[in-house]
Amino acid sequence: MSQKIAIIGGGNLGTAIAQGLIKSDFCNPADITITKRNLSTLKGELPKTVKITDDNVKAASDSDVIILAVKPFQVEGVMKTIAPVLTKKQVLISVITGVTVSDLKEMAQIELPVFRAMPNTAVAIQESMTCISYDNATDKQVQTVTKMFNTVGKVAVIDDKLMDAATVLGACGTAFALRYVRANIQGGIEIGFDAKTASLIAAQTVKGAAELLLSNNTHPEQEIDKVTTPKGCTIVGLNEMEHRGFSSSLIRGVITSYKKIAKD
Ligand SMILES: NC(=O)C1=CN([C@@H]2O[C@H](COP(=O)(O)OP(=O)(O)OC[C@H]3O[C@@H](n4cnc5c(N)ncnc54)[C@H](OP(=O)(O)O)[C@@H]3O)[C@@H](O)[C@H]2O)C=CC1
Ligand SMILES: O=C(O)[C@@H]1CCC=N1
Repeated sequence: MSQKIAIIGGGNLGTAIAQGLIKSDFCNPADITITKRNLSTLKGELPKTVKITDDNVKAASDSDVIILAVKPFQVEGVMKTIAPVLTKKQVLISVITGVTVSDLKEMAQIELPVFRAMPNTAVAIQESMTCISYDNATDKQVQTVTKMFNTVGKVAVIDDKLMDAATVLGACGTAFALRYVRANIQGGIEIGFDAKTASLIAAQTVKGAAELLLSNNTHPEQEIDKVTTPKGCTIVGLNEMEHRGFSSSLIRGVITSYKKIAKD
């Protein structure tokens, strides 16, 4: 019998997870319940059979898997209301930034399997990178949760201590990459393309570059060396970017995001 899944917090990520799980046939739409307080502001296309409710307690008590997808400052209040109905037979998964497995175990008040998963919004099109950590779970439960996120992209199981770093690299990273694409589009328009064509070229070029790394299992510099013709136009552009702090600005952005999580 397929598992019932409650997604507590139907926002950007919560709805993207639901969309990805449905698209990948991991579960039937009718097996998913999404909760939020303001039902009129649900984002994203979802089948009508997905249950939408503001009742976290019922959603949690009726489900086998509970995915927490509220904002960090909201988790304590949510966990206070659903903890009394949690059972050891359920699996608790949190995608919430900065809330550790031990925080979750303390809030749950019972010894149930606790996972953290750090996907990104590409989960909606089954192209997410999801880092997973866990405690108190059987091999079967680890396999189930890993399979769940493998159906919506790639998975890495990591130590919970690395989940803040995973949030930055694997989740904020979607926005970092898109900002690079946008800058390329702006440059593309300046050198003659209309916005639509520039967007297509910039997006597909970045997708292809990433696929080269994933398919060839290579380091970016190995692939860059295949593009930078000596005395060619690529290397002068790359060097100008580096002279203006391209790599340094990206590294500092990663560190800044990481420090923000630690500060909150
Ligand atoms: N967006 C991303 O790419 C990623 C986000 N995350 C993490 O996922 C979590 C959600 O992020 P994101 O989706 O961007 O944020 P959103 O603000 O888009 O989503 C949060 C959702 O939670 C709902 N919510 C808030 N309080 C409650 C409550 N008491 N009961 C039920 N629902 C509630 C809100 O709806 P309403 O106000 O109507 O209740 C809202 O839809 C955050 O912790 C974030 O750090 C992690 C990785 C990637
Ligand atoms: O920006 C945030 O806080 C969340 C975590 C990673 C992506 N969005």
